[in-house]
Amino acid sequence: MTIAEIIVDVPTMQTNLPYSYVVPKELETKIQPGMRVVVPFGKGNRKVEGFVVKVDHDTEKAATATTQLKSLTSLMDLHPVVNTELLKLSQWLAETTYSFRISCLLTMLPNVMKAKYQTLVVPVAPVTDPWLLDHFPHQDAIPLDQDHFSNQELARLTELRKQGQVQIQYQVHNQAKPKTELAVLNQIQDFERCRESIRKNATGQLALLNQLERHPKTPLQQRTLVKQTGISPAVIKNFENRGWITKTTVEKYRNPEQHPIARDQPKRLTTDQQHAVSTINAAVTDQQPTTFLLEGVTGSGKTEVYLQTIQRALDQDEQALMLVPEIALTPQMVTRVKRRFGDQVAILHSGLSNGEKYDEWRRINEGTAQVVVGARSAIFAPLQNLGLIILDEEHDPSYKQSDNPRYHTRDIALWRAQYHHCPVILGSATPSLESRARAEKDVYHLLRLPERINGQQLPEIQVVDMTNALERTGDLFSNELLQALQATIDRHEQAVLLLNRRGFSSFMLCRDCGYVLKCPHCDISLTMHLDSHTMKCHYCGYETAIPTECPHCHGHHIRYFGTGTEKATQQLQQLLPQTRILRMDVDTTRKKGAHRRILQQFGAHQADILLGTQMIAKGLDFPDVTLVGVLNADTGLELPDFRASERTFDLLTQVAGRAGRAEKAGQVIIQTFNPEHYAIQLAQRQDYEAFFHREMQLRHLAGYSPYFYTVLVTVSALKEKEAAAEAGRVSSLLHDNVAQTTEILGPTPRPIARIKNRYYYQIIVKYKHDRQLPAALNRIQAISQKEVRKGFRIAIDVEPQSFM
Ligand SMILES: Nc1ncnc2c1ncn2[C@@H]1O[C@H](COP(=O)(O)OP(=O)(O)OP(=O)(O)O)[C@@H](O)[C@H]1O
Ligand SMILES: [Zn+2]
Ligand SMILES: [Zn+2]
Repeated sequence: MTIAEIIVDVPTMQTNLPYSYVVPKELETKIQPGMRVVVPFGKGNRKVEGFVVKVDHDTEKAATATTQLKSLTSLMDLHPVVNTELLKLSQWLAETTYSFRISCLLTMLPNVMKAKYQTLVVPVAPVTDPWLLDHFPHQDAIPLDQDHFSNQELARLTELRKQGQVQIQYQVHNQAKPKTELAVLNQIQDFERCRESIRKNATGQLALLNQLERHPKTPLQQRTLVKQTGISPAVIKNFENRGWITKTTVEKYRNPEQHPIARDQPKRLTTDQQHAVSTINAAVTDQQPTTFLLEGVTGSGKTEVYLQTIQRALDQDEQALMLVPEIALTPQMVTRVKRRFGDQVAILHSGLSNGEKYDEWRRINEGTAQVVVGARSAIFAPLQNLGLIILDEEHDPSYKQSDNPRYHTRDIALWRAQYHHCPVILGSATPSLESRARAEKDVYHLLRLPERINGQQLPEIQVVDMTNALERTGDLFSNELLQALQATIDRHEQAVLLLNRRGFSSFMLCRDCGYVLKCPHCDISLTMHLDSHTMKCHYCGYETAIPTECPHCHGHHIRYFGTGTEKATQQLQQLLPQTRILRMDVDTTRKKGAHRRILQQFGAHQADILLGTQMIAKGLDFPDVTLVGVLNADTGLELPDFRASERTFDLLTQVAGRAGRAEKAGQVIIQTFNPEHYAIQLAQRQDYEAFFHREMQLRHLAGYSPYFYTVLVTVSALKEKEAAAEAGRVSSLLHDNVAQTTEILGPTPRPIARIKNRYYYQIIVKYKHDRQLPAALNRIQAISQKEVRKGFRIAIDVEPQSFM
């Protein structure tokens, strides 16, 4: 008898223990770990989905035990969708992030493969198998489920899939179907006889006949026939009526990068680059899972190091995975990789439609793509033979997933590197303190690129004290910055301006009664957006009309405070009327392709100034940008987070690095109310090493990462009192079960205490060594399941990247 162990997908009864099911006889030799199945679950034998994690053939279980086991109902896949490596990874991920294995497994799959999508079986033309001909008389797609196929038939389909006679497609209900093309399939046996029956001057018909004769067994795309050989649709119709062809469809890959990209050659490396490349390449060749920290100042040519080490992996028939933060996944970066590696590259990012993502995923799964470039979730790309993993901008907080499973991409990269025996490159101009500290202890191998390419100087940075500047101009733009902007434009060069807040004004205050307009669902004031004429909540998306009077006292003395990108653009336009300004923030890049368009316009000099939020700080490489201005360096410093200084230093360094990257020298102006702050002063000197040592001392004194580990436990409920009480219970459970030396801070209300009508309390656990902690957190995880039914949500976040 064959038993399958299955992780079931039942949201309210999650457990990390698999359930055992008997495998029906017909499927015994077909079922494999990593396939999804349908099983009966619970008292009502409700049908639920699950993942096979293990298959035991010939189990000698006692008859009494097995008679109590239920039988699984059917297969949802004809082949594993999660491979052996990723199955193993899911287990480790569940354990280390205190999440449920089912959510780990689901996280690894592209969206289209998740439950609400229908799986279809499609025969691959030309169909020869008699059984297939019988079951798919019209050669169309049939849903892969129990209504359509018995288990015996499912078993047969797994075989046919292996032989390439059927394919699997995923269809989104009520959404775009998988992209297919109309095609025609030849049915003619005797071409000579057909040719005789065609009039000699019917050139279209003869042309089609020739095409068919040349490709008697492959479906021909109708569009290509019409476009390239000039065969009219009427001719095709005619052939169909005579029974010479049948209509069919062929699936086509949706290619997100349409235009062809010219290839380039590897660059001649500088001495520092050469050292880095040969050190890393040695590890690629020797299959050493070494972690390299590539600390290179902005514009030092880190990307070229990535490209040449990827090449080494490809040379030995291995694959490479390159991760970039979502907002750094700019068209510029994608183009650079495609230029070097062409069609071998697959791109995964949130700008793609689900269908496009699935196509890219499939190219990876089938081994067509050798290089994968993607944002966070691409770390799960099912590459089978990894030779190198790269995390660019490794310090970026977006590498941490904020939902279950709350993993850090870096940890997964290191795990996969061990599995594949391949090196990892962590690259950054401003490495995270954690990584830099590990390099200090030789856990990571430090490689430095201390100079810019061609010996270019880092740009000169000037700090403008806005407490004085304000008195002079009373505005968002200091005279220094305005003059520098004017000069840049006069020289026909370009400027980039950073303002880390979108919208127009950040809050509305009534001067009569002091009322501040807040989101009704969150503890946060609403931001005015002039382009949509609304007040928006940046946390839950709530929108309401811009009030003309105070909703509280009905007074008319309303004032708006705080400046966002929208207002800054408007003001700047008034100050420099002739200037062409492009704004780039979440609001202007919402539409597909907008991001690319804005950058293209800027690159083509259709604008003088690019003003935007932090999305402009990363990865941009425009030779004519000689001025960078930071309008408000302080927004990040005020956050209640021990990483506030690090984040500010990183952002300033990154954005400053956009200036003067080519021949022309760059200039940077940072406006701040805290000119004495060490993060700002050291960013001015662009001295990462000094910042690292200074910040390490402070972290040591305060007992924070990397000296201590932290776990954040958050409890929420609809009523504030209940959230507080539950947080209290969780906190005492922790107190009673962790090591003496472990510190437990809180519970305290979260800095933004209410979001989407839920009240949040948080507990911070700080420790150095604590063997008991995992068991305590496991208990909390188990409890969280029961508490959900009472309306509580408990989240465990290991090494949190945000405390908001
Ligand atoms: N060896 C080389 N010879 C000539 N040009 C190079 C070389 N290496 C890199 N470059 C060019 O130098 C510029 C800066 O390199 P790159 O963008 O890779 O730096 P980076 O370290 O990734 O920068 P950042 O971290 O600021 O994004 C690019 O235009 C790149 O094409
Ligand atoms: Zn009022
Ligand atoms: Zn809200």
